[in-house]
Formats: sequence, structure tokens, C-alpha cells
Amino acid sequence: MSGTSADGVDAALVQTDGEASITVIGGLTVPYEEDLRHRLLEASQHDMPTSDMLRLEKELTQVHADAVAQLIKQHPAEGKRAEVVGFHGHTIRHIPDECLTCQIGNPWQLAHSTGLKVVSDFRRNDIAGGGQGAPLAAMFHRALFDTYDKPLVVLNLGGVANVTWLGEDGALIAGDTGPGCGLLDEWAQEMADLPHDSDGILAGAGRVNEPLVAEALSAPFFARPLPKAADRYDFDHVDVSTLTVEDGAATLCAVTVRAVAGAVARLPKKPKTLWVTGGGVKHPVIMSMLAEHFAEVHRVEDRKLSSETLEAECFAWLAVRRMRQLPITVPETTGCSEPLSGGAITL
Ligand SMILES: Nc1ncnc2c1ncn2[C@@H]1O[C@H](COP(=O)(O)OP(=O)(O)OP(=O)(O)O)[C@@H](O)[C@H]1O
Ligand SMILES: CC(=O)N[C@H]1[C@@H]2OC[C@@H](O2)[C@@H](O)[C@@H]1O[C@H](C)C(=O)O
Repeated sequence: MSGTSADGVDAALVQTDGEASITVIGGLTVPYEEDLRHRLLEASQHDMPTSDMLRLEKELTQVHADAVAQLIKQHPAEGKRAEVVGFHGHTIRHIPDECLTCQIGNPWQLAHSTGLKVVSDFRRNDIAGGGQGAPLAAMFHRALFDTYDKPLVVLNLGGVANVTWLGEDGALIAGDTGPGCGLLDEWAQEMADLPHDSDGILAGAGRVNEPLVAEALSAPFFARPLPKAADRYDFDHVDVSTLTVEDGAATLCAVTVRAVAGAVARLPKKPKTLWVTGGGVKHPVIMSMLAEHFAEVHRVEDRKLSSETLEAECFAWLAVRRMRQLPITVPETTGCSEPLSGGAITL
């Protein structure tokens, strides 16, 4: 999995039936070199010449192949028994309202490098079937949190933020809520030359500008009910450029958290617990702002799950579901018209 933050490839080795049986054997992250990260972010925002895009795809795929090789080397006995790689690739466009999405990554190259079957292109069947193409993690969250006290919400704080609401009797609703840490990353890079607001050092010293939060959240996206999905760059209208670096960071955290709270408030029942995953769990200001809106907030680590590799585990699980012809999306998770399988198999 290469998430929208473009910080690297997360990989996980998982033994699963694509249903309730999920055993995570190991996981790791291979960070991108600065130049590759820069070109991925560039390609995600601007049209890129085709040959440059193909070079980018080839290099990106090679990092994924290296991640698989490292993981198998770390766990040789289980690694030898690996059957399939779930390969999300990297999203460079997501425009569900036009039925468009694009994840780059060459499954043939990965299949040759690893000697394994590859499942890729997870989102386009959902889009073709009337869905938003994201989020895809909802059914995995349901499988993981099946025995927990409901209703609950799983919140992923990556570049974009997405939630899965789980009710009693297996009910689920999912969707993207708005920005995750993406806007904050850009702000930290532009204003402080930092890759991100590490440990909340900027936001922790700032004050929230309420009028700017209200203005940011007045965009039509935030009024739409779940399920809905967004591109990482759909929130460029959020403008804190008049503020100091610290106040801007605090205000961006508030935008992320209020958007989550607003989306969850419109769900059928208040969650008892919010389980948080993704890199945002390491941001203390975001976490303490969440605690102002939700009675119980936990990192997924509190239940021995990994916020770093949960999405990678999800795509392993989804790959197995694809091999078994099981659905990966339902109308409540993406708005697709019927439960749909997804993913292309490269033998
Ligand atoms: N120590 C830290 N302090 C504050 N924030 C952090 C820290 N470590 C990571 N982050 C945040 O987490 C982000 C990465 O999160 P993650 O890897 O879950 O995103 P992603 O998977 O790329 O995104 P998406 O889920 O949208 O695809 C970083 O860009 C940064 O904003
Ligand atoms: C189009 C796309 O890549 N969307 C990502 C992004 O990052 C978080 C959020 O937006 C989520 O909808 C999705 O990723 C996760 C893995 C998902 O599909 O569940």
C-alpha cells in the first residue's frame, strides 16, 4: 500500500481466508527516497508527460517489490507459503463524480519480481458499478472489530481521513470525512521546511482560528452524507495563509477533527468508542481535539493492531477476497449499486 501521504510503501504478511480469520505475521515500511516522493506528489497534483509517468510507475513498483522481498526475508517460513500480493498502487487521481480514478503501479512487473500472483486495480470496478471507489477498508474494519462493543467508529487519519461506522448486527456505513494530515503536511513543508508536524510541535503552540475553520467546512463536500470519497487535493480551498505557522497548524487540525465529528454526528447512532489508525495517531493535538468530541478515543494499538500497517493488511485481505470472488464493497461503504467484487488478477 502506498498511501496519499506518499511517505513510503507499507507492507504486511497476513494469513487470512478473506473473512474472519486474520493473522498478521509481520509488517514493515520502506520509505520513499526524497526525489521519488517529490515526483509522486507532483504527479498527484499536475498532469505529467506520459514517459515520465511510466518511469515513475516503474520505480514505484520496484519499491513495492523490494518491500515484499524484505518482508519474506524477515519471515522466511511463512513467506515461502505466500500465495498472492494485494497491490493497491499509488492514487494519483480520484474524481468519483466523473467516474474516474487512477492508481499507478505495474502488476506484471511486481508479479515477475516476486514470482507471486498479484491483485491490483481494486477501485475501478466499484466506480464502474456506481460507487465512489473508496474507502475500501470498511469491510476489513468490520472483520477486525467484529467482537468489539458497538456502535463504534474506526477512523483512519492518513493524507485523507475516512471512517467506518459499525452498528449492532453487522450494520456498517463508511466514507471519507475530509482532510486527514495532508493539509497539515503541506503547511509544515511550506512554512517550516518540515516533512510533517512531527509530534504536533507546530499545532501544539498555536491557537485555532474559528472563522477560518467555519469557512473551510462550508464547502459542499462536508454537507454530503456518507458514503462519499475525496481526492487528496480536494481540500485546497482551505486557506490559513493569513495565520502564523503555529496558528495555521492548529486551525488545520481543527478542520480535520470537526469534519470527522460532523460526519459521525449524522450517523444512525453515536459510537461508544472511536478507534483511530493511520499516521495521525501520532499527532497529539489531533488526538486531544478528538477527545473533546468523542467519549472514548483509542489508538488501534490499544488492541494490539498496527496503525502503520493496517491499510497494507487490508489490501492483503482484499486480495484474498478477490481470489475467492467475494465482494469488497457494498452500497453502504461506497454507494455502489450492489455488492461488488474488485481487483484485477495478474497470474
Ligand atoms: N510523529 C508524528 N507526528 C505527527 N504526525 C505524524 C507523525 N508520524 C506520522 N504522522 C502523520 O501521518 C502521516 C502519514 O500517515 P499514513 O501513513 O497513515 O498516511 P497514508 O496511508 O499515506 O494516507 P492515506 O490513508 O490517505 O492513504 C504523515 O504524513 C504525517 O502527517
Ligand atoms: C482514492 C484513494 O486512494 N483513497 C484513499 C485515501 O486515503 C484515505 C482515504 O482517502 C480512503 O478513502 C482511501 O484509502 C483507504 C485505504 C481505503 O480505501 O479505505
